[in-house]
Amino acid sequence: MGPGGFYQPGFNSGAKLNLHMMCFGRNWDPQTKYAARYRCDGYQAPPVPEKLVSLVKTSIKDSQAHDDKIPSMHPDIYIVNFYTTTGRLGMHQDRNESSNSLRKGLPIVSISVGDSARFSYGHNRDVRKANEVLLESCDILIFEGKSRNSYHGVKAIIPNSAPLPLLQQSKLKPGRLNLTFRQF
Ligand SMILES: O=C(O)CCC(=O)C(=O)O
Ligand SMILES: [Fe+2]
Repeated sequence: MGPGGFYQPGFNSGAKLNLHMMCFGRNWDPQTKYAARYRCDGYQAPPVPEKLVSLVKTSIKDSQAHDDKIPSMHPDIYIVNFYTTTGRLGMHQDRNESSNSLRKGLPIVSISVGDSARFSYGHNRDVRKANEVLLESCDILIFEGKSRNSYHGVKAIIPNSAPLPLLQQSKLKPGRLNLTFRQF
């Protein structure tokens, strides 16, 4: 939580999101979307690490082996969310990327690390009508084509569900990291 690191983003109403976030490549924030070059605390987003760009491109290639309609993309935005065991994220669409990226349905690649999450997704904001899938550590989820516009959110984090070797080999605090890669 040092300078330029994770912070708790907020809405115009003053309410805060129930997670901490940091961005690489380009800053995104619920209030300024992608318009502000600098964060509210004055920091710019560091570049997207090259190793992660390769990882994302490989995961898209792997998925294209199963479905050749999945478009390729170059991740120039990388958003990291950290949820404590009481963290959550309301139902929303990811629609702030460029109209070109949205029109082409360029994939968003989402990687989960740490505790598992009850992830909801559906055709509208109503979480009661949503489907649910458990996202476990190392799961990779790709939103593309029609699913690129789906409503989704994190209903709950399952405490103490992270793999033990991960906790032993990292300084990960109880909770979940979610990494999303997008092309603006
Ligand atoms: O944490 C997740 O799995 C979802 C994150 C998300 O929807 C977002 O960052 O836009
Ligand atoms: Fe999202």
